[in-house]
Amino acid sequence: MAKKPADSLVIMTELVLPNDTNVFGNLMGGRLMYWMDIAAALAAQKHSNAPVVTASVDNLSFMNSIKLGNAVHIEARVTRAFNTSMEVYLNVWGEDLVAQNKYQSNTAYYTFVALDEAGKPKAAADLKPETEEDMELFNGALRRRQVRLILGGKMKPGDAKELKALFEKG
Ligand SMILES: CC(=O)SCCNC(=O)CCNC(=O)[C@H](O)C(C)(C)COP(=O)(O)OP(=O)(O)OC[C@H]1O[C@@H](n2cnc3c(N)ncnc32)[C@H](O)[C@@H]1OP(=O)(O)O
Repeated sequence: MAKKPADSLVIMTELVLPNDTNVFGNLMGGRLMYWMDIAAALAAQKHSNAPVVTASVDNLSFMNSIKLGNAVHIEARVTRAFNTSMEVYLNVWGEDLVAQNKYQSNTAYYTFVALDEAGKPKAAADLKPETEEDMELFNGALRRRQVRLILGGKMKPGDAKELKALFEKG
């Protein structure tokens, strides 16, 4: 049975403590990526009701550093399921609860593969987009998949029809 993006929604909140920071008192990127991986894996598991592994992470750019003592919020949801793999969209923002200020940290796409009892890739449920934003993420997911499979050496550029069509449109 098809699932909605909202069915896989995960919102994780962490407090940035001294052990999470670099010498400038900002959250370390590696610690943030670890939390993002957990939040995204939970979203993929909610969608597939199966154990999952991280297959790939798209390029990550950190827009604003998150300060010691601030909260970090990570929102994750599945944007599209292919066969055994699922794309998860993450939106990350920081919050200074004293100054009552929220700021964007980064966004990212992670790809997970659902596994069966033998640890082999297993089909995940289809995803049915509901809102306009869901639909936009769903449509873009096919092109993003083609980019990451080409970069990962798993697809020939000539087979990426949707990606090619995007460049031809100009
Ligand atoms: C080193 C680490 O700790 S990495 C972090 C933790 N992650 C892991 O340990 C995962 C290690 N990797 C694996 O187990 C395997 O490579 C898997 C499960 C990701 C893929 O297994 P494969 O034997 O390549 O399986 P297969 O070629 O059938 O692909 C399975 C799915 O993975 C997808 N996939 C494979 N490589 C990639 C990639 N680089 N990016 C995105 N999706 C990928 C395929 O497109 C396919 O999806 P689909 O069924 O929806 O079309």
